Amino acid sequence: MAGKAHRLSTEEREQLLPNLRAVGWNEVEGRDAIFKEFHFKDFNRAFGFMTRVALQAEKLDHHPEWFNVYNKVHITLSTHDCGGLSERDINLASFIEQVHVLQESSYTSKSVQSLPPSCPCCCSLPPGMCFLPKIRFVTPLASL
Ligand SMILES: C[C@H](O)[C@H](O)[C@H]1CNC2=NC(N)=NC(=O)C2=N1
Repeated sequence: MAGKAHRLSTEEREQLLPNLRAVGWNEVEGRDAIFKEFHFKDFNRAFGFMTRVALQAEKLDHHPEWFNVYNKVHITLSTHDCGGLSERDINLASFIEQVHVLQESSYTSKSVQSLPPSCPCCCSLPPGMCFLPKIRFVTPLASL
């Protein structure tokens, strides 16, 4: 991972956290971290999701703290190197959202292509869903 991680400033938090809250990420009480609980149809889908996230986490050298039981995946993101939330957590959360949207939409009749025209960056998310101010990873999900 290039550069040293720094804890997000108040301004950065004001800019970035509302977008994360809007898609279900919440700040953890008593710790500078964010948390989200994902529910899947079954274990296969939960573990497929975790595998996709794990491969990218390893590439980024930034790893989630997580818990899985059957179809539930709980994820906590924080940067140990700086003792709190950094841009690395925002990037990983954004990637996790992309995996979730793309994986789950692939199981419904509503394919990703039929969603509204996507964000102009590389992420293919519907407008307003992308909260990466600077795109750090450009790996197309299809190549994972
Ligand atoms: C040595 C290695 O680069 C570091 O320990 C990386 C690995 N993965 C990491 N993951 C997380 N969540 N925070 C870190 O600070 C971190 N640091």
